[in-house]
Amino acid sequence: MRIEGVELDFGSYPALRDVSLDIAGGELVALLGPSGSGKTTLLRVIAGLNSPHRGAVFFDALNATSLSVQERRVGFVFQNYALFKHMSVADNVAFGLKARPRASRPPKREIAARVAELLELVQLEGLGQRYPAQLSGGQRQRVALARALAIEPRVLLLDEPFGALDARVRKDLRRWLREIHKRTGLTTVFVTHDQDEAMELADRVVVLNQGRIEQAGSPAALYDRPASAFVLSFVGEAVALPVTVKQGHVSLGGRELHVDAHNLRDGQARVFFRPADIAIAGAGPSALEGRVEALRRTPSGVRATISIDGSDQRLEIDQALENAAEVGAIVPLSLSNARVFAHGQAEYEDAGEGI
Ligand SMILES: Nc1ncnc2c1ncn2[C@@H]1O[C@H](COP(=O)(O)OP(=O)(O)OP(=O)(O)O)[C@@H](O)[C@H]1O
Repeated sequence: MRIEGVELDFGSYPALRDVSLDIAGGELVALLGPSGSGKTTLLRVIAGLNSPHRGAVFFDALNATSLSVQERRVGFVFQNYALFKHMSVADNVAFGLKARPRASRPPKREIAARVAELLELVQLEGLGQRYPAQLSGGQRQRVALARALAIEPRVLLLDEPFGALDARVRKDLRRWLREIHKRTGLTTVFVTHDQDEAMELADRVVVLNQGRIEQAGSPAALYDRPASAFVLSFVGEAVALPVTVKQGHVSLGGRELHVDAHNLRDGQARVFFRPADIAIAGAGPSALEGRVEALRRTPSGVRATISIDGSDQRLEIDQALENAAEVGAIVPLSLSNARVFAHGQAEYEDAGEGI
């Protein structure tokens, strides 16, 4: 599947801006981003529920941009995708097949066999004669998935399918969805704002921000090589400290940090790192210093609150019990895997900024 230069405005509000994405056959892709970033809109464009103002959607060589939902043969499941209340589970699952025009409708026997097969796949065998009201939330979503699969869709689209369920059921369903994906081999795109869900499930994660793709990559690539300050701060906790860049040299409060900044212009920037990537250093040269402001015992050691010299940031760093520094001590700090991004680049607002 290929999405090419898709733009979509709601009135004057651009919900999708120049979105292009290739999805390989059989891939399991997550659309991840904060509320309002355009995830659902992009999914609806793929389904044919929204028409883009510019750009195109291809299924292999087929330009599907002007095809209807039915013609596209997509299966979708939404967060609260209401099942037909007055229909049994089996009839719900069979719906897409029974609704086909006579010429392409499978015979009754075949439909019944397919329904039984699907109920087994979603582990609801024997529950075909129940009604939706007699099922749990998780079971209902599994029926919705079986219904989406019944039409043998080209792609499966899931919009926060487990969003309304409690944490434990969600976890079980995630594992189960991965299993179903393995068994069916269907190209699957799912929307989530939960980064753990995206990282745990997907082969590839597409990070959206304000209608644009910030980065599309494997979970490892997003963690290890974030393309922007936004991605870094959205997929995991990050600390940001203001720095100055001059001729490729980065300094924090007058001390030089050994961080790559060759592609940055002179001026203000920010250095980002994960909380686990700063430590109290042993002997030897160190770029950063901090002052121990407070100490607190933890089950396995001591957690020190450190104010970083040259910034007004405070961080918590865990230390081993036997070599914990004292309150008031000035300690050298070592920093690894730090990345510098230009000031003013969008950053995820809720990101951790120290303590
Ligand atoms: N039918 C509509 N009319 C007007 N604006 C809309 C419509 N649907 C979505 N929008 C706007 O488009 C933007 C993208 O919405 P979308 O639902 O795609 O975001 P999302 O990333 O799925 O968010 P969430 O996680 O909250 O569901 C939002 O600012 C939203 O307010």
